[in-house]
Amino acid sequence: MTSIIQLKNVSYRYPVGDEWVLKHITVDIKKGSFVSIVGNNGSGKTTLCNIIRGFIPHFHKGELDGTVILDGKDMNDYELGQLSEKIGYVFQNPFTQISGVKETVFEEVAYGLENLGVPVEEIYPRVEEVLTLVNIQDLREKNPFELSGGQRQRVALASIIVMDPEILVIDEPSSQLDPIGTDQVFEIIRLMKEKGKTIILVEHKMDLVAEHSDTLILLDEGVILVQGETRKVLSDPLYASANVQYPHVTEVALELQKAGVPLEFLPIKYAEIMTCFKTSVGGLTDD
Ligand SMILES: Nc1ncnc2c1ncn2[C@@H]1O[C@H](COP(=O)(O)OP(=O)(O)OP(=O)(O)O)[C@@H](O)[C@H]1O
Repeated sequence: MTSIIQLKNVSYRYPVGDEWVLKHITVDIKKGSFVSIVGNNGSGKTTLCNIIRGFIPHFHKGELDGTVILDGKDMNDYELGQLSEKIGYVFQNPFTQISGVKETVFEEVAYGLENLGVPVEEIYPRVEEVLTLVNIQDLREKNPFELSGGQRQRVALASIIVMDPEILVIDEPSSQLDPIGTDQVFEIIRLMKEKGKTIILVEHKMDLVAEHSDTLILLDEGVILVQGETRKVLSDPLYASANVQYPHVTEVALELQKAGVPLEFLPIKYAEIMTCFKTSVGGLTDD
């Protein structure tokens, strides 16, 4: 698979504070992959996202060591406009994303395309398509500031998707959402992955991470403790040492294992709970 983002020995410290908040980060993100970044509070997840999307060094100064390559070209050699076409960033807080200058959801979703100078006759069908995809057609005439947190989150996602970026960086989309809203938003993210987009997600809810991502990066105090295929990372003793959550199904299986129940493999998705015990617990089958 082709690489889309490569970080080579990247370290970063903010202008305020002496600490290097990211240390010797080397990452190779493949085109079309779904990468989740996990780690405890303050481990550097948002900072890493900001480097991946070029916000650091283009906006946030500070000291950045190492090399960041986006689609074969050094991040420093991109114009800001090129970056915003290539990478869409969905903020953790949808309030941050809403422009505040548009009076309806339709206009809000169209705003980015307008700024890019896309002709009106092209903007309309693109916005219509995305409103349907994200299932917010009914909100089109509403003021974005009258919406609930979950509705705003979907508008924020729509305003990024409409730009058709190759890479989506999404910071904790579930933080404002109830379980139904979360499922809806993850369904949209899944569709984006199916369309061939590269997804980079920060998420604390490990059930969602295990269900959706093919690659996992575990950050711990600014260093990558372990990274690779999601299942391998979750099975790695280094993951266990980091005091971060497992998916619920994995936690249950690990508890049972501690109590003496042998596992055939470590389940990471709900659908695997039956098969992981199949031969070891008599009668526990899905038929
Ligand atoms: N603008 C800033 N200036 C100075 N230090 C910062 C700034 N933003 C973050 N930091 C520091 O960088 C470190 C990493 O922060 P970051 O927000 O990247 O972590 P995180 O893993 O995303 O945390 P959380 O899960 O709480 O969102 C923390 O020690 C934080 O205090």
